[in-house]
Amino acid sequence: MMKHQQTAIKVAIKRNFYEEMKRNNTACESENDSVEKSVKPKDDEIKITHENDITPTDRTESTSKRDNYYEEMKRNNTAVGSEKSSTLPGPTPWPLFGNLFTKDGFLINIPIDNLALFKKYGPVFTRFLGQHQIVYVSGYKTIIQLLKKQGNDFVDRPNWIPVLQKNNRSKGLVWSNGDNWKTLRRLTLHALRDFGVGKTSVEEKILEEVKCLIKEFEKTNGEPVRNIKRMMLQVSCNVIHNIVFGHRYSHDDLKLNKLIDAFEDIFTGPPLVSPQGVFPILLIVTNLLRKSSKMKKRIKAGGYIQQYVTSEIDEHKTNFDENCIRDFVDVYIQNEREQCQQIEYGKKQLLSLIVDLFGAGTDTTATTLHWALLYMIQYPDVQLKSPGTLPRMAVQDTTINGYRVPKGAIVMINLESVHYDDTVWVNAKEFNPDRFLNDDKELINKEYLMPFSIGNRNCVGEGMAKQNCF
Ligand code: HEM
Repeated sequence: MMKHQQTAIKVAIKRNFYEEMKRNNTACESENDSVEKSVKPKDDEIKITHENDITPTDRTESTSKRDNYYEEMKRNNTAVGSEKSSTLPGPTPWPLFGNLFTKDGFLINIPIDNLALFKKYGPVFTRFLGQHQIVYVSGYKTIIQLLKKQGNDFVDRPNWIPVLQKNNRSKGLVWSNGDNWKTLRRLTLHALRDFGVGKTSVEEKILEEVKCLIKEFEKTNGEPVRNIKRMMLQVSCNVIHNIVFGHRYSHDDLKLNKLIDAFEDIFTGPPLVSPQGVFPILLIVTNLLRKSSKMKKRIKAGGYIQQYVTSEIDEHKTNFDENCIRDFVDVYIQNEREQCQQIEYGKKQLLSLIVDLFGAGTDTTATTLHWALLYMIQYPDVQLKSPGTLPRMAVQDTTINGYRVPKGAIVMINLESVHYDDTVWVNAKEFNPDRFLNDDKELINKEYLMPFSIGNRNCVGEGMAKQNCF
C-alpha cells in the first residue's frame, strides 16, 4: 500500500473514530501506550482467584440447597457420573423454571456477564434453562483440559434446540454431529485448501478486495468514513462468495449488500442458547409486546438467502464440468456424483453448508478487521468484545474438574476468559500487540491465544480468516 494511501485512510478513519466508539458503546478512557511483557506462567504459578472458588470437596450453601432438586433430576432420568464427582456450583434453580427468574438467571442478568459469573462461581458452573442444563467453562486450564484432553466427550453440538429443529433445513456443518459432521468437515477443509487457503489464489482474491477498499477510502476525499463495519462486511462476504461461488461483486452492488443485510437480519436477535432460543413462544410474545417485525424480517431474510443460494447451485449444476472444478460448490457436486462418503448429499445439505460458511465466516472476520483498524489508529484502553463461540454438548456422562456433567448438557466455553486472564497476561485488557512477540519478533504464548478455539471441533475457517486479517 502506498504511503499517501495509508495516510488518507488513517485521517479519514480517525475523524470518525469516536463516533464508531460511541456506536459500539465502548469506553475510551486512556491513551496510555505502556509496553508490558506478557509472561508465560509455569503451571504451578497459575492460580485463578475467585470470590467463591468452589471445588467438589468445598460445597457451598447454594450447592447443598440444590441437592433436593438434583435428586429429583436424577430420578427424572438425569444420568449420574462417577462416584467421586459432585454437584456443580451455580445459582439455585427453581423446579421447572430452572434459573429463568433466579438471581444470576437468564431473565434477570441480561446480557449475561460471563466474566463476572466466572469470578463468582469458579471455572465450572451451571445454570438451568427450564429443565435444560447448561454448563459454563472458563479459564485456560479448564478449557484446554476440556477441548484437548476430553475433546471427544464434548465434540457434539446441541441437537435439541427447537429453533434449529424447526426451520426445516439439514444440519449442515455447524449443527450436525457424527458421520455427517465428519464428512462435511473433511470436505470443507479439503475444498478450502484446494481453493487456495494458504496459497496465492486466495491471496489474490483478498488483494482484489483490499484494492477496492482503498478506492472506497480514497473516494471520501478526507471526509469521515461513515460505516467501516459495512465496508469490512463487504470484504469478508466477497472473499467467501468468491471461494464458494467462484465470483465476486463490486462493493456497491445491490446483490452483495442485500445478501449482507439478509445475514445481519438472521443473526441479530437472541442467541440460540437463551430463553427465547429454547422456548420460541417467548420470542413470539416479546415480538408481539414490542410490536416488532423482527420475526417477519428473519423469515423474509431466510427466504431470500435460500432463493439466492439455490439459484447459484442450480447454475453450477447446469454448467458443471468435472475437468474444470471452479469453486467450493463444484467440489461438493463432484463428491456428490462420486458418492465419496455414505452421507445424504443433496441440495438441502449443500444449502445449509453454504449458509454455515457465510454465517460463521462473514461477521466474525468483519468484526475482527473492524476492531483491528480502530485499534491501529488509536490505542485506546477499551474492551474488545470478541466474537462468541458456538455451544457444545456432552456426548456422554462425564466430568469436568471432578464435577459431573450429564450426557446432553449444553457446554458453553468462555474463550474470552482465556484472553482476559490476568494470570496469563499482564494488564490483560490493555491493547498491547508487543505482548505476543519476543525480542526477536517471534510469536510467543500461542497456547493462550485461541480465538478460533482448539481441538477437534475448532474453526474450519481459521486459515482463511488469518489470511484476510494479515
Ligand atoms: C476472525 C474470524 C473468525 C473467528 C474468530 C472464528 C471463530 C470460531 C469459533 C470460536 C468457532 C467455534 C469452535 C468450537 O466449537 O470450538 C468457529 C467455528 C466455525 N467456524 Fe469460524 N471463526 C472465524 C472465521 C471463520 C471463517 C472465515 C469461516 C468460513 C470460511 C468459518 C467457519 C466456521 C465453521 C464452519 C465453524 C464450525 C466448525 C464445526 O462445527 O466443525 N469461521 N469459528
